[in-house]
Amino acid sequence: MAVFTAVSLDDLTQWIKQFPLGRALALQGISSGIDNSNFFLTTERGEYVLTIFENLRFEQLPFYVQLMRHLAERGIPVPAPVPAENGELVVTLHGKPAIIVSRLNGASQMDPQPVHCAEVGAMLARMHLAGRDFPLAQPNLRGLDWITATAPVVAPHLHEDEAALLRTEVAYQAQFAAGATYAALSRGPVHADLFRNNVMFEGDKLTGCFDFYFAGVDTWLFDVAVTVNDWCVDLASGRLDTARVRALLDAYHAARPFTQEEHSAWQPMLRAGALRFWLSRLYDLHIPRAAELLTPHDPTHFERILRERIAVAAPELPV
Ligand SMILES: Nc1ncnc2c1ncn2[C@@H]1O[C@H](COP(=O)(O)OP(=O)(O)O)[C@@H](O)[C@H]1O
Ligand SMILES: N[C@@H](CCOP(=O)(O)O)C(=O)O
Repeated sequence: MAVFTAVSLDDLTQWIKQFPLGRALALQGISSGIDNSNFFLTTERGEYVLTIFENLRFEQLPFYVQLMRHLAERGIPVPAPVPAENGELVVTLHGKPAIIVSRLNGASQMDPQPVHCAEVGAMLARMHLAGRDFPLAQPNLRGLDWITATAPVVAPHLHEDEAALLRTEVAYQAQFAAGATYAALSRGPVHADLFRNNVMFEGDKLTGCFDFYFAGVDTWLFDVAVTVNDWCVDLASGRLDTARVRALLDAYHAARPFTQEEHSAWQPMLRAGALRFWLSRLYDLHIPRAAELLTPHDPTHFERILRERIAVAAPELPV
């Protein structure tokens, strides 16, 4: 279970009093996350999620937490942070930053069909538009700077063909990011990790998305690429499923039309999205952190996707 910091109901008896939530009635560790310690928390007021941040520093948190509040206030279905009585959204628990957010209804859709991809595409476009007037700025902390710094740390653990692919792709992305097409892409706050496991559905209707702790300011197209690489992929081969891609992109485009520069940048961005998650998975596998129990995600999945995006032209963006 990926609970890095153990918390008991007793620990919350006094602590919870700083929130207008009544008494804490039940607390259950959540096993599926890989970055933070998460708990389902039942209080006298309802159902919430308690997150203890293991890697993010206190001063980095306002961006994520204020972004969730900003988006929730604009009707995007994301967890709303619960302020403490003193107005603070982030408080200390066991010496680490912690937050309570509303619990979303529904369940992940791990076998998405075009109808689900359309819901995700429409919501992503609305989220990008709703973030335009968000006043805080923080770069994507898993962006090119992180990739460039992390690739040499991971490379010694790889077979030569993998290390060569990593080197070549980092160089390709650095060159692309230095060009005029990249500079012209629309930017703003992006989720940057909108995978199947971070979106809730009730039936075919999307009820919300969560896990904003990789969010940052980056190109909107990068966010679309990350999302397509997960929602529209054939898991066995890494190939894109055209029907799902079309559904997601058309729904996005209907709410926020793609620009000419985005058409040119689409394939490089799909590669960038694959590289980012291949590298983070390699890092988690080869340079693991202490946890009570942690199952790293499989890096070869994204290596396959990256090789596929290099070799095969993706369906084009809608015009
Ligand atoms: N606001 C929420 N509402 C409902 N479930 C949530 C919420 N936040 C997190 N979860 C549950 O907790 C799990 C882990 O959360 P996640 O944010 O993905 O963790 P991590 O940041 O550690 O990767 C999710 O898969 C989901 O089941
Ligand atoms: N989505 C990433 C890892 C981040 O985990 P999450 O549980 O916070 O989404 C991956 O699949 O590598």
